[in-house]
Amino acid sequence: MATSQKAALESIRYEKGKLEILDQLLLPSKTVYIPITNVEDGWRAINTMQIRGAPAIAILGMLSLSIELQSMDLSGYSTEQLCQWIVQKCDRLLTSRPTAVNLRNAREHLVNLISSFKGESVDELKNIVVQYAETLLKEDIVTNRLIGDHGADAILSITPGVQKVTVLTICNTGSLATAGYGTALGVVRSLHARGKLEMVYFLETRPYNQGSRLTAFELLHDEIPATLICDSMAAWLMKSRHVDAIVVGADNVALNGDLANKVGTYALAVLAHYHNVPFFGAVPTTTINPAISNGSAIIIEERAPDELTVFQGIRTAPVGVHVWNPAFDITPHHLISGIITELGSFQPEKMGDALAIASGKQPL
Ligand SMILES: CSC[C@@H](O)[C@@H](O)C(=O)COP(=O)(O)O
Repeated sequence: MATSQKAALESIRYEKGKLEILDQLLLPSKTVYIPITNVEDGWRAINTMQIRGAPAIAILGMLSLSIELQSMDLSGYSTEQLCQWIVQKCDRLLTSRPTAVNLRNAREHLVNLISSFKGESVDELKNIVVQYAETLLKEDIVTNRLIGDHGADAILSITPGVQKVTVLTICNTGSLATAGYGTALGVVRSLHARGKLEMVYFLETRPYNQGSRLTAFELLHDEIPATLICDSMAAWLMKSRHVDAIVVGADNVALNGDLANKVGTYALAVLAHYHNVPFFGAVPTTTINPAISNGSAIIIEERAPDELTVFQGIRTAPVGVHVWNPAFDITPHHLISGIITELGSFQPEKMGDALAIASGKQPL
């Protein structure tokens, strides 16, 4: 199949003084970019899932802070006051969605940067924030390409002699969930670019349908051989057809490799174990949570019942039905064959090692 020459999908468009996001609530029927002018716009876009995906949430959060700062008159602020304002805005952003750790890690990083600021000018302080947010955006694509290549290597190394592999994924972990290319979907893209992908099956991903709405949109856009199945078909797919590997993204990875991802991921891992299919996580090191030793400490977001009872304005369940809508679940590390990062593939228990190597990188 010919490689697409189309422009890459962009979930976040940024230039100095201007920030827009692709409204993912309207996909796949409408492609509409909406302006983000301040932290409140960013908070709302993340909370309502106009933008989603752990890396994209962090990047948009930081860029919304940066764009607000760029438009502010800072003449009345001392550097201490501006520091306080930045921390307050970061803390506000953290209340938008609770599970993805990338935004929290970005907040920690930024607070460390501004706490060690010794200068006297508020403009210099502002520039630290602007530069940090811009670097996050730029670095994410580089990181994703590395994840894609390491992931393709890992999958091909366990399938010697297989001409083209078939993989399965869940949710949307592609350009729409990141600054571009994607994590688990980056692995798929990398396999495809090497001519090594037979087929990617992807789950519809109820209830928000990130798979059928967003991943389908991306895979069609890039002309990647892909087949949509609904979530309850995964077991039968593994039993009746062949799957070489499963690759998923994550929102929060504990130091022991327990991994929080879109609800349904745990079920996939259990099924993979039963059917002897290798199961990989694909994450930037910014998705590793240095503060928790295992997944039991990860907060699982519960979303509104109408995500289950109403689909695009049409009621699909009776009014009054009781609903439980956890947006994520936790896959225990013993079900995971490897966690692929921009630094390479790690045993799940070695997430601390990945972080130690990452912290030896040049600081942003
Ligand atoms: C590269 S995105 C990784 C995860 O954020 C993704 O798999 C996921 O679960 C997203 O959930 P969402 O609720 O759509 O934000």
